[in-house]
Amino acid sequence: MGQKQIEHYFLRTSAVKPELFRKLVLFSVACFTLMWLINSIFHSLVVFNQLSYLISIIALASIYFLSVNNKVNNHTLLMLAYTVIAGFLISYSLWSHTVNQEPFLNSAQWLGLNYVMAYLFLDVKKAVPTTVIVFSITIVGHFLAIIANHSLHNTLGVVLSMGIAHTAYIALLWMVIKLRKNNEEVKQHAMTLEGYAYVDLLTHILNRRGIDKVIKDLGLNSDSNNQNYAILVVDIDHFKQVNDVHGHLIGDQILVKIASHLSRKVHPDDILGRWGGEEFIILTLNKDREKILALADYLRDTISQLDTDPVHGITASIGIGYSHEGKNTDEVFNIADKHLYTAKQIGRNRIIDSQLTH
Ligand SMILES: Nc1nc2c(ncn2[C@@H]2O[C@H](COP(=O)(O)OP(=O)(O)OP(=O)(O)O)[C@@H](O)[C@H]2O)c(=O)[nH]1
Repeated sequence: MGQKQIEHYFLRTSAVKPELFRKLVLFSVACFTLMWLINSIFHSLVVFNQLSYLISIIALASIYFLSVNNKVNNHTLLMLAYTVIAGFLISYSLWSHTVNQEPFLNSAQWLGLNYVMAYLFLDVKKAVPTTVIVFSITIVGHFLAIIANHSLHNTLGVVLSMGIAHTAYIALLWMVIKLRKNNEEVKQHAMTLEGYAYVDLLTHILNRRGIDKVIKDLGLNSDSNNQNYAILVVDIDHFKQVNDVHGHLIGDQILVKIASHLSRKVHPDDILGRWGGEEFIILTLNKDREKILALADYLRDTISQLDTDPVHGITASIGIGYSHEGKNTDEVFNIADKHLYTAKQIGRNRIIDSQLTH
């Protein structure tokens, strides 16, 4: 993944899937209802409370139903839910500061949630402007609410400390996002490097280590494995002669050509790699012997027809080992290699397995 893709991924991916989002909305509805109940039991509910709780609960319940019915996309619903909750917290704090005489009230302590929610639930691209807007409304709103009943000196004292606290919230949350992004870049970089270690630089197919890794990942190398597979060892005939006559560069071009031919012809689920030198390996899964022989013969035949100008008459020999013939992939590979040796001994450009001996 490149830098641009990583940024795209992080700036566009919302962390909240629809299912989790609905649970969060229900949780918010429960919280608002609980606050409403507590306030009605322990405090006398003033008009603002009665209205704000009711509006928030109705709005969140509507968002929940819109989400269930898939009428509006998840990003818009997230933004709406955020607006309801942030709107409630800001207006509640502003209202408290307007009607009460205390310059700093409990309601203001919840305002930090607005920034946490923005970075948790919105895309980073939306969270950044949202926090700037929320911050501006909060600071300017509280300044106006407090100045109405207090001196400029007292108002500035409250609003400035609120501004510093909120800036700290935003800065810390931004750092968390940055760290997450850096972590992901390091991980991607390590994965790219690891990927290089498994790929043959000349032919761009798996190298020996890559083949070993895939075999291990598929659990094929264990003695207890009972998957049906076959190993084909494909070796170009008289390749030394190609190098000696035409030079290593031409030899390299032929290796690349044959590798790309094989990668086009083998099934995407099969494992193709360069075992070393002019030897390729194909590990093919869940095919009966008939199909495997047909594949091997097709590959042998089409390799001999490849345009490898200026070299003519390139052929390959193939040895095959089947999973039931050995306890593990090493044993099956040795059987395929033994059959390849026989194919070379008896004239090359042919396929040998335990039943085809000539
Ligand atoms: N151009 C090129 N040649 C390579 C590469 N790796 C191995 N070889 C050559 O492949 C040739 C293999 O030669 P041998 O093992 O004698 O096999 P062969 O000539 O193909 O003969 P048979 O396999 O018996 O048909 C050697 O000359 C190696 O130098 C490579 O990456 N590029």
